[in-house]
Amino acid sequence: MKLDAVELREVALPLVSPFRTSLGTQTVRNALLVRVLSEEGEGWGECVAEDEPSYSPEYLAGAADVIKRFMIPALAGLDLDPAAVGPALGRLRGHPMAKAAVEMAVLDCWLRAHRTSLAAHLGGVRRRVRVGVSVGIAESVDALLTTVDRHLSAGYARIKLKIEPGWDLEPVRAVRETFGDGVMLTVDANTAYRLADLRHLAKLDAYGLALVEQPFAPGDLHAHAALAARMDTPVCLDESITSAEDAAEAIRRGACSIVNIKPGRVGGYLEARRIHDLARANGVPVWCGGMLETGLGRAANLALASLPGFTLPGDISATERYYHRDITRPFVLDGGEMAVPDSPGLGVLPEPADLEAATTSVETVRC
Ligand SMILES: O=C(O)CCC(=O)N[C@@H](C(=O)O)c1ccccc1
Repeated sequence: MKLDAVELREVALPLVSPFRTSLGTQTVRNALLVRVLSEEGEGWGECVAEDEPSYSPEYLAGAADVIKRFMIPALAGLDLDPAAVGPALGRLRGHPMAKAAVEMAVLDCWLRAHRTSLAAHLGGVRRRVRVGVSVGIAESVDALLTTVDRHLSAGYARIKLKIEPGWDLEPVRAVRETFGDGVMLTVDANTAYRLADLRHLAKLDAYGLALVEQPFAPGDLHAHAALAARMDTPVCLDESITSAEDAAEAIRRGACSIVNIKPGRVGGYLEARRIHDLARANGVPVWCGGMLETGLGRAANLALASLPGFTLPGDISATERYYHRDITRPFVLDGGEMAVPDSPGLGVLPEPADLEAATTSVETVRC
């Protein structure tokens, strides 16, 4: 499959409410969409880089630049199938979210032409997946409890609470005491703590959490292993894992016993599957993380979450949790689960009117 052109489109989706994490507060999701055009048809990819390099070193404008100046020329003229994209971009260092978006678009185009769903191509075994919801840092414990109550009433299978120094033990205790032991509860620190906080974090053991996610800096496997040795609650890594090699090293060092897999963070859905396979071979459960994706990324994440090793609910919320209006049809929650798209490719396309309404810039690069 040869590329004729690649369209880079930025869209802006206002959030239904501010989303506060230890990294900052977000009120709009600006996303970079990649559309590849070939003789076989078109394919869509989504780059999950944030506006600024806060979650990881990538940022939206930089991703658009590296795709335009280096990735598209590296793929032009090649006879591509999805497995060829990674190697063709291999000499370009870093930029996993940009690489993931390009590979995702080629995957979608190729799979549509071959009448195969992404879930089938990846090896999915489920038609529906249990999903959780991420709850930001709130103005008060009361406000937090109101939000958690709403999400539990909606049927989410797991509640993830964002924590940071000064907002951790008290809100977690309040949620556990208010909603009881039956709720699957996790916390996510987004690297906000230091090794000196270890004794304090170990107190989270009192609340029966399913996992503690990424308390320390991405490169600090030692601190995560030290915490894992001190806590009964499993340690889960997110930002630390950017490849299958990272996952193997983190598991070998006892730095995690659960992995949050985000396709953008690791360079694409095919690397995500490699991490899934490696984790499964080591008896390590995985789940699919979220980056406030549009319906394109949401659909692809549901396909990934249908693989056998994805045994924990992921951050694949219903569209309404983040957006009044998306660029695709809305994804809805049904009894704590969501249906895995089973039509060719991603199984979803942007709705032209919604896409137009959200578009802030479009650029087409001829190959
Ligand atoms: O549900 C979602 O899509 C978001 C889930 C979520 O909490 N994402 C967090 C994370 O660190 O996992 C995040 C996303 C974007 C930016 C910062 C943090």
